[in-house]
Amino acid sequence: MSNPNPDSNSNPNPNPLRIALIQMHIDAGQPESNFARLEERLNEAVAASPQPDVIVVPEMWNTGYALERIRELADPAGGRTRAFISEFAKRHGVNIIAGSIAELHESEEAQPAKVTNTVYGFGRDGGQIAEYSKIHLFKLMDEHLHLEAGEKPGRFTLEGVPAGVMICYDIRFPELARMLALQGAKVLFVPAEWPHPRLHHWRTLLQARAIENQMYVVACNRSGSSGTTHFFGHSMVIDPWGEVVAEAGEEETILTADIDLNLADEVRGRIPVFADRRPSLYE
Ligand SMILES: NC(=O)CCC(=O)C(=O)O
Repeated sequence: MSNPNPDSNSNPNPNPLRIALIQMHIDAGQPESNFARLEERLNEAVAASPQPDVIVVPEMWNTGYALERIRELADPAGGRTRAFISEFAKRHGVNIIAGSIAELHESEEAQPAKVTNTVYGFGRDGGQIAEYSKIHLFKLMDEHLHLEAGEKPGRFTLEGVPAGVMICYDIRFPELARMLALQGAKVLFVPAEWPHPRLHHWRTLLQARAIENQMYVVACNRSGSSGTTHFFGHSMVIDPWGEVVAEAGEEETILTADIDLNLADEVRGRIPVFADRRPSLYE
């Protein structure tokens, strides 16, 4: 199919960037229905006018937290996900921060095969621009029993602008966001599956990461329930002043917001936190 937005590839640095966050239900242990649901939502997102520049998807959207069966459900080398997202991104000329998935890493040395909680980013031309596996596994949801932690921070470049990605529980570790900011990130993407009753943690931590690092935080949570765990949605976009510029409710939705990446430089210029740091005293 031809690209319905042919101009999108010829304008590599739009500012502001229109972001669409796909806050969706996820069926635990049902990759087929989750792929179908995501495809439907992606089609809805790109049908909007103006079309978004960047689409963001929640954490572990292919399998949910079906951790007991994660080895049989995980996507081998992320092959299916990468092909699907890359093709969609290219066809529509859109960037996609493709949430995270359970990725299976098969190798003769590592037995049993490892599974990571991994996010991929794809650019408008369908090329991969980001890959990050969750560094901090969340024991309260048994991740440490079934998943392998990542070892590398998620820095990447989006439309020529330094950006970062962290996954859900990672936002409780301010050092990681600070490191990405010190490496120049002006926007931090956070795919999540964050449940009740910790909505105040979610909001406060996201705002804190935005304020202290003077960067945009774009956080896409899932909605719906899995067994007795209820996910509250409340995906949000927070600007470098810490203002919530868009916030969803609890239901499935596509939340959109425009972000002006120059604002990060402006805020960093007005309150020069990075220049005023005294790392020799606390690092
Ligand atoms: N999926 C997660 O990492 C959940 C993190 C969470 O709920 C928290 O309170 O932290």
